[in-house]
Amino acid sequence: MTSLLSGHGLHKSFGPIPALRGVDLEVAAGEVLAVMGPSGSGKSTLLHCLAGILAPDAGEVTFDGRRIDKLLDGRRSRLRRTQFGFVFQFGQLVPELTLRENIALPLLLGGRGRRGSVAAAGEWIERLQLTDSADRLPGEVSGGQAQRVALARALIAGPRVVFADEPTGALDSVAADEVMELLVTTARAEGASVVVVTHEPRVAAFADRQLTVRDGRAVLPAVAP
Ligand SMILES: Nc1ncnc2c1ncn2[C@@H]1O[C@H](COP(=O)(O)OP(=O)(O)OP(=O)(O)O)[C@@H](O)[C@H]1O
Repeated sequence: MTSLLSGHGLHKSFGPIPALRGVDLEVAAGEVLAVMGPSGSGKSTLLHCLAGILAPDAGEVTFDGRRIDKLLDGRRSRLRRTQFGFVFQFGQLVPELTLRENIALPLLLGGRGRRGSVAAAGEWIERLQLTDSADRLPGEVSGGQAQRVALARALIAGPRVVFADEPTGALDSVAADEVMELLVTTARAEGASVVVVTHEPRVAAFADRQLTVRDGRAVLPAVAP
């Protein structure tokens, strides 16, 4: 497997608490990887280290052939903005902006003009069947719709990797299946890899491969034989 993103020997502690104790993993281009494990096992910390949100205490993170764990803050945030997309448990949409504006936001922040950004958002609105709610505020729509907006926002700028941390944690199982199906199909269509953190086997079943983290260590082979 040629990996797009990899972590080797990742360690991370918060004060005396070891969250990661030597995790290795590889993610191929276009692959959907589920990171499973009990609460407190280190899943979110692993995702944050891979995505350049946290710097590991030891170990290396490589993306597209380059080490990214030692980048300075400005370059790391640029990398996150241009190469990665993020979906969190509660959408984290901007409450004062409409769904359409929320989806357009990464393009606007990236310097694209308003008209082009809103037009591109319109395409995602159709694609994710949000047409009737496009001009509503996040507080006026269901959790499933809000997560579809979060997906569109994560994908609109053409990321190479989408990081999703418990993206269905606040949804019932029907809405959760819908969001996972859309996450996997749209990411595949866009050629993006996905790293999805979940403690739900039902959610992990949408992935190509699963990795389990327990007590800060990967307990299943990270690299497929
Ligand atoms: N910012 C922080 N400060 C202090 N301790 C932290 C911090 N973030 C995580 N931890 C600790 O690190 C360990 C791993 O946490 P992490 O959130 O990565 O686990 P998780 O598997 O994602 O858990 P959950 O499924 O409950 O979200 C836990 O003991 C947690 O309390």
